[in-house]
Amino acid sequence: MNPSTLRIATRKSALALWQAEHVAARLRVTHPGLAVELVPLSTRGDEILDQPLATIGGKGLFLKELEVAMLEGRADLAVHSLKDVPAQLEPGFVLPAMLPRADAADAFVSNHYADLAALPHGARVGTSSLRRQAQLRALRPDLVLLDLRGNVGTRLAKLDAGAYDAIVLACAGLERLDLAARIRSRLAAPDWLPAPGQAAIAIEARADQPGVLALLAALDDADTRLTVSAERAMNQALGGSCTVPVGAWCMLGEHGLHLCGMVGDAASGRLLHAEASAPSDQAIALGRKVAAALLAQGAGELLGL
Ligand SMILES: NCc1[nH]cc(CCC(=O)O)c1CC(=O)O
Repeated sequence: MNPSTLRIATRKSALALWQAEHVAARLRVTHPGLAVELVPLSTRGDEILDQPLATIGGKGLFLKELEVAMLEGRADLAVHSLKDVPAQLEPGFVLPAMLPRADAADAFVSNHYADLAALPHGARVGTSSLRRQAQLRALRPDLVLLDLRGNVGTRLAKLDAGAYDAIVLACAGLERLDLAARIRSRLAAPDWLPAPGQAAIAIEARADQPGVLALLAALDDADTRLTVSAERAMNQALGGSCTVPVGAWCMLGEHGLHLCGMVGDAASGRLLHAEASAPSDQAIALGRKVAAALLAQGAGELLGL
């Protein structure tokens, strides 16, 4: 029997609520007559803001409370930023839909400087992402990199208060929150790589709920699933940890998939790059191939493998 109501578990940040509302609206349009409700929840990842994510347990912290709500029958699905979803899902859960991807680039945000090159020697840049730190270090070894956590609004407020000369955020998050005017320049592939899955919204649900899965599958975007599958397969083959700087960007063109991958070291700014192409039915193999090329260059040492 198909459910008549779907309850969406979501975090309470403005970005998470926007994404959950977006999915709710898409579900209502796709399935007229279906009732869709939001179940906003607080997660440990949102509550512990004074430490880098890497040291408090990683990305899974943003999912756990939402998964518990699904297991206890308080919600039918959860909406996530795919880049916050670990390469390996908890057993019993699947991602039945990935929505069309937005701009996957990062954004250079500053009140005084137009881009990275315009920053004066020794400028202070805020980001707690090891991937962003490693790429900043590689391009500009002179910068002072400072931790910066919290939701998008909090990070912008800290920039505006003068704690940083610039910060780096995802373009997708700023666009969704109507803050695209804050983007001074884009940090984009192939010179700068986003996180695996960045700018894609993923829907998570219990594998044992076929009625729910059938309703959600209607929102799946096949091209997004292909490209992010290659990125996530690469990440998983490199250990899948978020405590290491890994970047990935996969494009789908007429001739199939092309994946660029990066592993870096935040302290030294050393970056390793690899890329490869494959037919579009070989996304997972492509991800593993680029991971193998990175490991052959010595990525294992940077990753602590
Ligand atoms: N780390 C938090 C997070 N998770 C997803 C996004 C942006 C939206 C997306 O990538 O889909 C952000 C904010 C940011 O990195 O600036």
